[in-house]
Amino acid sequence: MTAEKPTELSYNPHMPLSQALLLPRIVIENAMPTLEGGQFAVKAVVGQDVVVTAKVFADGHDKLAVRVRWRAEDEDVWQSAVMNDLGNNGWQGQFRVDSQGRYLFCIEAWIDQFASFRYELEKKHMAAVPVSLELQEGRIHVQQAAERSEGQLSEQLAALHHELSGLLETEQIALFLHQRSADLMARVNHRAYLSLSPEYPLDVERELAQFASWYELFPRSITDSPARHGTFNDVHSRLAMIQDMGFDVLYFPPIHPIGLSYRKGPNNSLTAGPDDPGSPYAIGSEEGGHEAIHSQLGTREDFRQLVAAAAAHGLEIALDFAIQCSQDHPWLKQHPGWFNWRPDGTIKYAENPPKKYQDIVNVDFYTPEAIPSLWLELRDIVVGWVEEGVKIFRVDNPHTKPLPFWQWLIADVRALYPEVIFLAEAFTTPAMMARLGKVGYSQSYTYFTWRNTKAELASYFTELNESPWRECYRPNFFVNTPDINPAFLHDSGRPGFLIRAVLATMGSGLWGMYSGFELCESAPVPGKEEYLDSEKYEIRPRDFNAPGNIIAEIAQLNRIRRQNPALHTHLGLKVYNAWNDNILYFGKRSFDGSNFILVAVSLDPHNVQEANFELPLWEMGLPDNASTQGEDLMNGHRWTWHGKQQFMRIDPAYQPFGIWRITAS
Ligand SMILES: O=P(O)(O)O[C@H]1O[C@H](CO)[C@@H](O[C@H]2O[C@H](CO)[C@@H](O)[C@H](O)[C@H]2O)[C@H](O)[C@H]1O
Repeated sequence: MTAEKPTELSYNPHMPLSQALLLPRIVIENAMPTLEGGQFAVKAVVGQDVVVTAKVFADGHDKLAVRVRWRAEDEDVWQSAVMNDLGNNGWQGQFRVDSQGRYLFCIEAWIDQFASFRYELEKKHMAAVPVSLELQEGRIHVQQAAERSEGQLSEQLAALHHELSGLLETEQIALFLHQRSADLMARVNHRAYLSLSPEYPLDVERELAQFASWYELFPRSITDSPARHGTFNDVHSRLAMIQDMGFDVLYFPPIHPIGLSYRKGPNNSLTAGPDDPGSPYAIGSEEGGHEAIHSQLGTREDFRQLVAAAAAHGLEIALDFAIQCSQDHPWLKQHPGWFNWRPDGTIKYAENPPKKYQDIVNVDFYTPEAIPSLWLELRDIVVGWVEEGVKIFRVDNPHTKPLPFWQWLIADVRALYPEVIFLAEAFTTPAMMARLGKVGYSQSYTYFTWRNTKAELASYFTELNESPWRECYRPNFFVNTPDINPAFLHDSGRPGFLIRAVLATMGSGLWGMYSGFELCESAPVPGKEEYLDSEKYEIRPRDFNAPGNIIAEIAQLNRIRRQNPALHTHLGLKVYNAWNDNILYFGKRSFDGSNFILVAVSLDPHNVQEANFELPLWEMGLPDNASTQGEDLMNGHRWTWHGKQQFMRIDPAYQPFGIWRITAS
């Protein structure tokens, strides 16, 4: 197919006639999904139907033909599909992406002269207006089409023309309006006033980039005693339980050697005792840096065996990629030019205000020595772990590293390994968090952890669904992290943990928890959202069968997620009316409408709450008095709902939420 000029209707007060004549007659604007006019790729996953919409129009009343075209970037041939007229100049089409990697799509439109002719003919005929001249014009259309075509098509069109010429007027009208004529003429490659939109990029990732449940643990804590450093081999004992809870991703904080200089002690103290293991984020010692494995965790072979054993349990290992160094990292001696040294011979320690990281220093990406050797080294480190079977990276503080670096690194890694997924651990401004998505991050941490009230949650869920960033920002709702012991959980008891688990599992296709959450651990450093005796600085064995846990509920929530396509993304969520400020009630509907989940969560972990609420029958095209079937997805109970107005009562002592699947009767 020829690459005609894209539609450009930019305003130019001094445009000469010669230029105006080159402008496309048909306008194609507001194409979606796109980002910054195609500067960045929007995201999709393999198997997804990508729905494309645009406003397409031209002067006059002629009929337009509009199609969406797409191809994988490494293929030459475009495929195309019809876009349908939604009215008011809106058009919609869709196509399915079936492999990972970069795709391109665009929209093409032309004036369909034969369709316009048929439309006018039918109207005039219905109004009993004489149409002899129109019929003559129609025959000319067919004749010209035959002349423009070749082979069998040309012969068939010539035969049609011949047939028309021998018919009475009423018979001609019938034949022109017959689908046979329309189909034949549609095969003619005559596209009057063809306009093409720019080509828009689309990055297709595997489904785990959009739908996954993450479980985080510190391998060194998988031990029976704080005095014994846990190992990769110990982690094998946890795999079955993590699999049974329904997780897909098993994420480890850094597994590299830990520095001794400025090592932190318990509770973030600045002095460590001789047996304190230090923060795993203080990467690098005489043993090695980011490419090395902490010797107390095991050998490289142990790591490989763990990756394989995890895979056998349906789990993928995700590693932390934290670009920072302890003062003992080999790079300080091998590549001093990668760091900013102060006049006194020291390097400033890292910070994420107000947090101070006295045990680490940052590299500088733009020193003359760092370009390009540091960039290449970091890329090689990622690729090295990919070659060990790690295809998922949680990246520490990416917003404090240059965006061009990420744009390059992610594209470079994905060129060889399109299956690699990057999670951005960026708690910063929304624009920066979205930009990380634009430059290639598959998913991101969010503000979910700090959204607690009904108003906060409703507005946050809606924003994630409706902002222009929805095309690049996939939220991963972590309910806690080693850094975040949410205030809401400090005194909420077990119901509070269930509330947050339901909001996360039902709110987004991506959610995560850090171990201890299933045991309802919440002891804070007084007055802070930090865990007391944090595992970041100590070895913390746990009894994973401790009473009062919510393991069974987490397993059921993950089961519900897998079984219901509406829950495989954060998109498609709408908040509905429940008249009680302590109850958040929302629905999620799959794109094809076949799966509709309703979720009611009481945000009060201590008291019974009640509310009148509405079943969103209008979404299903049903009248207010329709009957529908409800199914409680936690216990399998089924019932019939009569009408739109309903009542709920939520007792946190039993279960602070309800998850229902609704179907038409
Ligand atoms: O800065 P964030 O809140 O995004 O947190 C992430 O990065 C921190 C620095 O890597 C990391 O902090 C932990 O490691 C530091 C270096 O060893 C140490 O000084 C901090 O006390 C410790 O919390 C944090 O865990 C990570 O999520």
